Amino acid sequence: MTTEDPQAPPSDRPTQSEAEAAVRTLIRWAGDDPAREGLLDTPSRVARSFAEFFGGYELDPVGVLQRTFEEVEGYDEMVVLRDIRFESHCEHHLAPIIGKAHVAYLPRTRVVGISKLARVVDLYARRLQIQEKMTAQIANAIEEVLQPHGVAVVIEASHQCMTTRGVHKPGTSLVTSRMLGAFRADAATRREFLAFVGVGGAPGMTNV
Ligand SMILES: Nc1nc2c(ncn2[C@@H]2O[C@H](COP(=O)(O)OP(=O)(O)OP(=O)(O)O)[C@@H](O)[C@H]2O)c(=O)[nH]1
Ligand SMILES: [Zn+2]
Repeated sequence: MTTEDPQAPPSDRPTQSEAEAAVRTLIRWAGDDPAREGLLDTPSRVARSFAEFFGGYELDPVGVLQRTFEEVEGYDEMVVLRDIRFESHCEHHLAPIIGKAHVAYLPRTRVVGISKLARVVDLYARRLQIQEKMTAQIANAIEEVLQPHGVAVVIEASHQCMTTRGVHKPGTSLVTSRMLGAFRADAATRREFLAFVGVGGAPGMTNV
């Protein structure tokens, strides 16, 4: 991942006008007329929205995380950023996934600017995702760049493909976690983190 991001956008990316034509096709598929006044600008709006929703392919997690600080007076306790709200889209239905991530690490010699932890969450959220993969990607990126004693990521999210269509179960949320290093090896460290973020090993939590 450090040298080559497997999710980098393909070189044969369609043009904006090709994307707009695809949206007109979908509007016709939905049963409406893309030539009517209210829908005339919709294809370009949707293309712009896609650029916003999926801007994470352009961003490099290594670049985001590499600004670190070493003058921390030997601080080596857990650093936890909790309740990082994110919006993503599921790769099966392109439906929104809305939730929050909790990210922690145990620094070795250096700490990272805390906004960068939120930026890494956004970077992966702004791609087509399944929650398990996004959870693992965030943890793996932090581990690889910062090389801390441990990394923990918990994500709780609601999937609109499950709440507004298909099985229609509003109020459900999926909880996933990835624990690396000390968080995986040491139950007390893991418990301390889960207590900080208020997730007490909820039933149905998926470890990835
Ligand atoms: N594990 C996992 N599954 C997800 C995620 N997002 C969506 N899904 C599920 O992906 C599955 C896709 O199943 P399919 O049977 O291929 O699709 P479908 O016919 O639209 O299924 P339904 O949603 O049950 O109507 C569904 O069960 C979704 O609930 C995710 O982040 N993680
Ligand atoms: Zn889905």
